[in-house]
Amino acid sequence: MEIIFYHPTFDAAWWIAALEKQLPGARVREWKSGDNESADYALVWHPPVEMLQGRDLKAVFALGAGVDSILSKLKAHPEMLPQSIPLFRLEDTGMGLQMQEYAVSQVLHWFRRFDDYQVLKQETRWQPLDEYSREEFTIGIMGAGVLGSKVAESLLAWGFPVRVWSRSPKNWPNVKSFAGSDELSEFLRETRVLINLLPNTAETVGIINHSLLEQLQDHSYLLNLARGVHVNEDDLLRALENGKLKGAMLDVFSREPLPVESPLWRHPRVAMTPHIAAVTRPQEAITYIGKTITGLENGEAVTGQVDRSRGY
Ligand SMILES: NC(=O)C1=CN([C@@H]2O[C@H](COP(=O)(O)OP(=O)(O)OC[C@H]3O[C@@H](n4cnc5c(N)ncnc54)[C@H](OP(=O)(O)O)[C@@H]3O)[C@@H](O)[C@H]2O)C=CC1
Ligand SMILES: O=CC(=O)O
Repeated sequence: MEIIFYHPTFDAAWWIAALEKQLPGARVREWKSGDNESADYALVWHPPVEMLQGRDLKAVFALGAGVDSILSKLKAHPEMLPQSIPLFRLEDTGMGLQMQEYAVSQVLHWFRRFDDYQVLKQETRWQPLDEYSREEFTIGIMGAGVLGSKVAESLLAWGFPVRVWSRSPKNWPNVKSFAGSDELSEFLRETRVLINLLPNTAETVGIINHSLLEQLQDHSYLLNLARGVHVNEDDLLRALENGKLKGAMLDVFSREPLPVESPLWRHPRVAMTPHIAAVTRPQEAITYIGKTITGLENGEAVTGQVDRSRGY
């Protein structure tokens, strides 16, 4: 079995050795421009069109959870990956726990008013503030998939009221489920902390805009863990100014790296990280890919295939 590997920043030598250990008998090579030799599987992140097009692959594996960069390239170059070749993505493989850590720590930061205490500290003021109650701290998670469900589980364990919004309804204990555009307003109405874990698709681009933010509770918070294109950044700044949003924590941006001239860098109530909310954990990813390739070779049912018609 021949496997080609391409990632713009990962240590290819390490991945090749680990994959060959996971799949004894497989020959793995780093793909380089001009390599047209045959291959059965491709493992990729932001792949050049030339790497994939014209190949008779059994499957392609994205080395991350989101496949938006591959699908958007496919729009311009449909020949890159015919429909007959299945595309897989990483399902959790250690990202769920990272998202839980990120979301729980930030929600607790807001809930315990550490943002307000930081301001008081800068003013050298010793002043206990009123506590927030969990009842007024409803968490609304947009996207109830692999990662959204993990985040919901962890915030429930901390005693917060949790609601989710997705395409199809969920029947999860103690979680209010809302589905589709008809139920979005109802989902937003009681949401105090909005957490975004949607995929980037034609339906979700720009979804967190003025009209959506206006439907949240006053003095709400936004935690964007999914993609920058989901948020209209001008509308976000406006919501911070008009009091609709008290704070925002952003891991992803419409342009990355975020340009130095962006006002988000300097806004006192915006915190940010450089797209590290959940990174690919190499060994977990290799275990999943190895198991899935073995399953495909044996004709068994596998999970993680992207539905290209839905875009995720
Ligand atoms: N910042 C970071 O470091 C990282 C960011 N991500 C981002 O997180 C995203 C989510 O990952 P993951 O949980 O694995 O994805 P999933 O595909 O498992 O879940 C997607 C969820 O979004 C819902 N959804 C999709 N389209 C719509 C829509 N139009 N309206 C309402 N709901 C919709 C789906 O609904 P349904 O359940 O009905 O299908 C599903 O619940 C990734 O696509 C990626 O962009 C991922 C990893 C790291
Ligand atoms: O943003 C990262 C991913 O895995 O998707």
